[in-house]
Amino acid sequence: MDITQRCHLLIEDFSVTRGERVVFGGLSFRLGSGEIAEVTGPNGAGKSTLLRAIAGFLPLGSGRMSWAESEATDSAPLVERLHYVGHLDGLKSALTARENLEIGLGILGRGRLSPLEALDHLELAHVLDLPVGFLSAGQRRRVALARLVISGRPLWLLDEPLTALDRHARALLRAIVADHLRSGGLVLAATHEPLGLPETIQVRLGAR
Ligand SMILES: Nc1ncnc2c1ncn2[C@@H]1O[C@H](COP(=O)(O)OP(=O)(O)OP(=O)(O)O)[C@@H](O)[C@H]1O
Repeated sequence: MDITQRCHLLIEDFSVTRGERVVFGGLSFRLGSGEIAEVTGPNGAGKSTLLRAIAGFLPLGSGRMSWAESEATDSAPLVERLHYVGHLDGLKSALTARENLEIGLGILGRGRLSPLEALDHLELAHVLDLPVGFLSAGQRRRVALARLVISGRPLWLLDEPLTALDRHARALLRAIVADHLRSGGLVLAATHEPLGLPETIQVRLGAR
C-alpha cells in the first residue's frame, strides 16, 4: 500500500481474556497516521497480550477494534497492514540474514528496500551472508527489526523493541521509527523503557 495514505486504528472498550481470566478490560484509544503510542504497565498487566490480540494471534475479547484507510472504499484486513516484532526474533538460525529477510519479503510482500538496504539501516550490512545462528543477541534483534523496514506495512507492533540493543542500536531504531512516522506510519510499542520520541501517546495498563 501507499504508506502515505491516511489510516487509523481504533480500539474501543476492548478486553482480552486468557484462560478464565480477563487480563484487561475497558481499554480505548485511537492511533492515526504519523502517531506512536507506548503501552506501559507492570509485569503481567497485559502489554504483550494487547499487541498479540491486535496482531490476530489471540482471540478478540469484548469491545471493538477497527482499521480504516481514508482513500480505500474497502480497507484491506488489518492483518495485511501490520508487522509484529515480538519477544522472540522469529529468525531461522541456519539461514543467513539475507535468506531470513527474503522469507520476510515473501510473507510480507515487497516493500521499498532490499535485504541489503534494510540491514544497512541497522548498520548490519556486513552480516548479510552469515547464518543468523552466528550472530549475537543484539545483532539478531537488529535483523528482526530490519524486517520492519522491508515490510512496507503501515502499522508496526513492537514488543519490547529495545531489548538486547546497545545504545547505538537504540538510536538507530529511534531513527527508523521516526522515519516511519514521518512517512505516515503508525507504531504501537509495549515497553518498560520509553523510546524517547516526542508526542508519544500513553496507553497505560494496570496491575492485576
Ligand atoms: N499462554 C497463556 N495462557 C494463559 N494466560 C496467559 C498466557 N500468557 C500470559 N498469560 C496471562 O496474561 C497476563 C498478561 O501477560 P502479558 O505477557 O501480556 O503481560 P505483560 O504486561 O506483557 O508483562 P511483562 O511486562 O512481564 O512482559 C499474565 O499475567 C498471564 O497471567
